[in-house]
Amino acid sequence: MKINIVKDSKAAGQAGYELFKEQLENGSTVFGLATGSTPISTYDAITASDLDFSNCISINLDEYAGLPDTHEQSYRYSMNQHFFSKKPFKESYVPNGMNDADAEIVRYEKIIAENPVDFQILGLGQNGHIGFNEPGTAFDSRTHKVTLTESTIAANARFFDNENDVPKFAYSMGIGTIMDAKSILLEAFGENKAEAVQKMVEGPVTEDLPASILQRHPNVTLILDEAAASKLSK
Ligand SMILES: N[C@@H]1[C@@H](O)[C@H](O)[C@@H](COP(=O)(O)O)O[C@@H]1O
Repeated sequence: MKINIVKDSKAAGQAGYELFKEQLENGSTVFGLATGSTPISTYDAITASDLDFSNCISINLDEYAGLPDTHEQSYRYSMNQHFFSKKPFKESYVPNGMNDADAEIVRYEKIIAENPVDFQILGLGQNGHIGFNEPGTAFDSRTHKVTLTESTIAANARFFDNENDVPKFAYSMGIGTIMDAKSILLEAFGENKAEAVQKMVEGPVTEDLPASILQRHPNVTLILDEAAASKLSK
């Protein structure tokens, strides 16, 4: 793993942008994208730039089950707002949270099989989840329907009027799906991610900490702020 520790989220955005640019220059055409607050500074830098990715495809990691794309907290809505409405890809795929799970899982895996991800951007859950793959998810999992843990529901409640409004299920690329990406960037900021970062980088590779699998991926870059990196031993 390459580890890049930056001062703040603005510097992280610039560093994330540089990696995206390098990928484009090296011929990458399929970009895996994440939601959550973490990658927004990178998306801001990319969409404000003059980079041309109008012939590229984006594929998002996950979506809440049961939220229509018009719901402000749906990941499709968030991606439209923070990225696609500012600067579009040729095609942008996000799981459809309103579709029946079995059909949606098949549809989404087919999209990924037809468009293998060159560069995947990830955030990190406080419990070490990537996408919506909660602790205990099999490392060889493919796109699946997920039951969200209490801790993830609590962590995401800040975006909803009340905790009961947070969906209980989501559709997410599996860990096996994510690991198929040729290159991966994971960003994590803040003290509340420090423990998950330490375990991801220095702990055992275990399904109890989904992001620890990244130790086995040949091409991973981490962009961390100082708080998120604060529990690393070196
Ligand atoms: N499903 C998303 C993840 O894809 C995201 O990485 C994580 C961290 O979110 P944030 O970046 O807002 O801390 O939370 C959510 O649960």
